[in-house]
Amino acid sequence: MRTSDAGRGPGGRAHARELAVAGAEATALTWRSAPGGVSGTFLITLAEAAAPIATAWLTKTVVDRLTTSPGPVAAPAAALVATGLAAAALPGIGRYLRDQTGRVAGVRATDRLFAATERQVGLRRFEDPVFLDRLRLAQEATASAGYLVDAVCGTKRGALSLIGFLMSLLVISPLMAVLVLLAAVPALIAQLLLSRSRAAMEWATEQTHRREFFYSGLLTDVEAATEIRLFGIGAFLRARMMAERERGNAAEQRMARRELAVQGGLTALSAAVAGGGLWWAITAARHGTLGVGDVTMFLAAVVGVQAALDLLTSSITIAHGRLLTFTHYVAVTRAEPDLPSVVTGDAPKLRRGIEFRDVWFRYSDDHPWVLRGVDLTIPHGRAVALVGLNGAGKSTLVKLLCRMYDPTRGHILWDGVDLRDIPPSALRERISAVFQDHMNYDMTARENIALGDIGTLDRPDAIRQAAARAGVHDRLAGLPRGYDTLLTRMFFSEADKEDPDTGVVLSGGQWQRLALARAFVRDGRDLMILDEPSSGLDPEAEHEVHGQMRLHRAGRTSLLISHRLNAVRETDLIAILDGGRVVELGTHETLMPAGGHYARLFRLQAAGYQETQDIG
Ligand SMILES: Nc1ncnc2c1ncn2[C@@H]1O[C@H](COP(=O)(O)OP(=O)(O)OP(=O)(O)O)[C@@H](O)[C@H]1O
Repeated sequence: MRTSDAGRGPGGRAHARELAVAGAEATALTWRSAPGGVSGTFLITLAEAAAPIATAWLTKTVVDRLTTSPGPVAAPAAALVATGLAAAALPGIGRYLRDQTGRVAGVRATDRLFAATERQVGLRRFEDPVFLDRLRLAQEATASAGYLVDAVCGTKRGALSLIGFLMSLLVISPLMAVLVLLAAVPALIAQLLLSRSRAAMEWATEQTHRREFFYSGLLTDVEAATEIRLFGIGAFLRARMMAERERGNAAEQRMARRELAVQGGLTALSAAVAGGGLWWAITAARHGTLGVGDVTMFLAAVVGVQAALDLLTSSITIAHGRLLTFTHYVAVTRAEPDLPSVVTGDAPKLRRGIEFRDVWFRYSDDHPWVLRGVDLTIPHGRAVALVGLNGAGKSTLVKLLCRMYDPTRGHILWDGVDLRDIPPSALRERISAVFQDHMNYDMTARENIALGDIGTLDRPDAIRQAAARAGVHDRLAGLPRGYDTLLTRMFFSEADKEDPDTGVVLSGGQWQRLALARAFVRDGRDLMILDEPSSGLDPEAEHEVHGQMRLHRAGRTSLLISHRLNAVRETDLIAILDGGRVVELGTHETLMPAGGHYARLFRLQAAGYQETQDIG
């Protein structure tokens, strides 16, 4: 599903227009972040470019006055010393300014990038591998955004030095000036082509790198460690990781060989020009056509031109490479939101209910239909349960209800208003949820709960109450630092490592209770979604938590998804999802005698318990 590479040429190559836009954006970003740093850097660059040319001319003057045209040398010698001092000090100051500018611009770029990803209110972009590749490259680009100034300054310095020395050469030998210039043009073109190929190669190997990171992440992930060890699949995963690395390396090596061949040729060309020039200058001096000062000037000019060319080509290459990476930043920050959304307005308070009206959904055109015309009403103030086999589409329906995606066809109405006409943030404000794949945050217990409603971070009572409802208060209160205990051992220094007070690890069921508490702390919302809220709990905890949930949802609107039909039977309305549609709807009392899917599933589950009882 590669959907977001529109506007890219074959191999993901950027067009000139994209580069121009990226250049303009990077310049504007850097300028707005650090106008003083940018101005200072430009001035220092000018001075740095002028220094070697001034040195060459001053040296020629001193040498001439000492040999062929005697005259006072104190002033040019003093100027030479001053220029030398400036030339020594300028690079350090320039580097400091460039680094500072780079850091400030990097902060701004990072903030803008993450703000832009937040504008993607649904999930589609995060399931699009092209978008994910771009996001990773865009993150890299934030680090180098400000340093584009560095490369631009290098280009400017190289160009100014080149012009300065070429003019100097022109005075001594127009032919040599032209020759040196002609040698520069192919070097520049070759470097630019190389930089383009490198960017295309990096784009092409992005997937390889992502797979390699995936395997290396697995091999170092504490949650994966148990299975990896038990199944003995470490070597297998390592082999896969290494295969991806080798694939990436092979592409890198091919590129490096091309660079070596081209750069070798270019170096030979510049050595030939420098050697030829040297030969000519010595011969001319022997015949008296050039003075000693002219020869020193000539030598300085040839070396200076070569150095300027090197700087120019490498700076252009770096600038080009950074611009190419920055095109991904521009693409991500300017990406259209994945869901067309109204931005202002409120979700109406739920008074009547939520209605799924002939809702069809598939994850993309390439995927099969998951929902095929769902009609379902969740009446206000009622507890509705959704039952279905694995893969029936229950969690998908919940995601549509939270507007992580829009239905492919049909409508979901919130008190009669289409979800598409409600800003997603306003809709989500009205919903609380425990998701099947809930998060475990490597933060404190308090933060883990308060993330459900960030306003409760400083309201210990609200946190405690939610934890108590989820049956986890005693456990959290008994932790070494109570609710302020970190629920991870990830962030410890070597010194704290042995201290059990610094962080604890919870069990799966305890984490699930925390997720419940996170949903409970979001009190007073119009709708509570509970997607498999008790799958990891022991029977006693499950009983207790279901009792709490029953209390919590009394008179409130809720949607419960559970394979535990014992919990489902107590809800006001049970909907059975099968084949992408609601095939049965009723209460436990009406569905059981109907003898359909629900009755069959319920009897199957009850029979399991019955057998166990018989054995006991
Ligand atoms: N992000 C996704 N992209 C593509 N297909 C998906 C995605 N998420 C789910 N599916 C597919 O949609 C179908 C329904 O999945 P869903 O998770 O909604 O089922 P479920 O009823 O909640 O199942 P379970 O009881 O196992 O939790 C499955 O066939 C699944 O493979």
